[in-house]
Amino acid sequence: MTQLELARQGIVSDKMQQAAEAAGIDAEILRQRIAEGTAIVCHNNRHTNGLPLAVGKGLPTRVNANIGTSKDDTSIDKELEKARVAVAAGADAIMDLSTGGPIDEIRHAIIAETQACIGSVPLYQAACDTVVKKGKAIVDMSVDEIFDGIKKHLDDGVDFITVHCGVTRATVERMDNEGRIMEVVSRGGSFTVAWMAHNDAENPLFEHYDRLLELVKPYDATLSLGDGFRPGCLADATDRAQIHELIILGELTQRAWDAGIQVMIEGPGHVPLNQIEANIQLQKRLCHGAPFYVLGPLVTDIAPGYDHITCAIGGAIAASAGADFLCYVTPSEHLCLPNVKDVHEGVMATRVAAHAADIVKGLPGAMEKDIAMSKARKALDWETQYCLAIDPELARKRRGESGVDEEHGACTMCGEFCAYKVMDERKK
Ligand SMILES: C[C@H]1O[C@@H](n2cnc3c(N)ncnc32)[C@H](O)[C@@H]1O
Ligand SMILES: Cc1ncc(COP(=O)(O)O)c(N)n1
Ligand code: MET
Ligand code: SF4
Ligand SMILES: [Zn+2]
Repeated sequence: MTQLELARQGIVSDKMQQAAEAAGIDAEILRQRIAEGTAIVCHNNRHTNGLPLAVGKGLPTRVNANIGTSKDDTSIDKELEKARVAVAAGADAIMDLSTGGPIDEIRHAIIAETQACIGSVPLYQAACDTVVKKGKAIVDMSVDEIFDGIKKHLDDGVDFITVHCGVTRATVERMDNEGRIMEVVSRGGSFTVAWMAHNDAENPLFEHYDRLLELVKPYDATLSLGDGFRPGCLADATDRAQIHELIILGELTQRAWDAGIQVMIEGPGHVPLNQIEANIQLQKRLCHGAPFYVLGPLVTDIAPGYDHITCAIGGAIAASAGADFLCYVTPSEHLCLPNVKDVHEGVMATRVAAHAADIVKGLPGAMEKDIAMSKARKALDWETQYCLAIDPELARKRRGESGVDEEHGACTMCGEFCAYKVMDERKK
């Protein structure tokens, strides 16, 4: 039985127990939410060294880091370092989005490296193999090659797979009719649209969705229903193609649930700040409360180099409105492949957003951390401040570099005119 089927029968599995303990939530409550689909316990049966991750209602806002090679940068060592840095920085999940070099080896190495939850987009490798190994074009992939590619990732223990099942003839037509500045910016979405046009066929992952469900079931992996029509710029946000795809993803969610398979929904993208809450509400309503996994959202298009910030602003709004899982964006977004430093900064920025939202969500223990920090700050207790900091190493380093390190001394911002010290004098 899958986790969803067990949960529906009232059984709290070992995985649920383990994931609930790690999340600090009651296992029975988690079970109920898994049963109703509003939470998932993300874990592939084949992922022997991996820990199950609970995502969704009542759980901490989760953070994913995307890593992986591209044609221009294929070093396994660098990707392993990114995986280490992402986890050390506090990422809950890692997606391997490799499209260059020895893709199988890289995925195996990343999976072996960490116990974190692992995601992938199997279609990327199916497309790369068709181009690089077979010397054909992406659009020449056969349907069996697409499904075999998915099976290979599941065999390796990937916990959640992005599948762009909502890219259909009808959604493409809607997009073309309305018109868009950026059209499709999703990589998997673009492969699928191009494949459909060339083969004059429906998306196989939509047409043969039952085959996909059957394939995934023995692994008990999570389907992350991809957003091929996520807006790639503010002007395209919340348009008819995006919402049409979301309606289809809602239908596919129910079909997956009927088959006993857990689901989350991928979401935008580039969205103006004042449309974010509506996007979350639409997803929650149309997908019957399935966990929402958003990329950003990025709240402006004009800040390349700072997109970890545009992402964190949107992520904080999205998660406080109910998004469950934030995919980071790094300072390299729209410019180049992220390096190790980008990965660190991306995870930290998104963790700040996630924590800010957890306070709004009323997550037990979230606000308490801020209160503890404030007390330590008022007491000029630096060691405690470092411990409580989202990035303890950075906090310690910056104060250290300023040349003062007296245990209960002020910092160089105000020095002897430290407001906390001035207020202490009043008491004396
Ligand atoms: C959908 C998201 O995936 C990211 N993305 C795509 N490929 C990679 C990669 N190799 N490494 C890191 N991020 C990647 C994009 O930057 C986008 O934000
Ligand atoms: C939150 C989120 N959304 C989408 C994708 C897939 O990327 P793409 O759609 O570009 O293939 C992803 N990895 N994460
Ligand atoms: C396909 S990688 C580029 C993704 C793009 N920045 C987006 O908005 O989703
Ligand atoms: S410009 Fe760069 S990040 Fe954007 S879709 Fe093209 S290759 Fe990907
Ligand atoms: Zn973008």
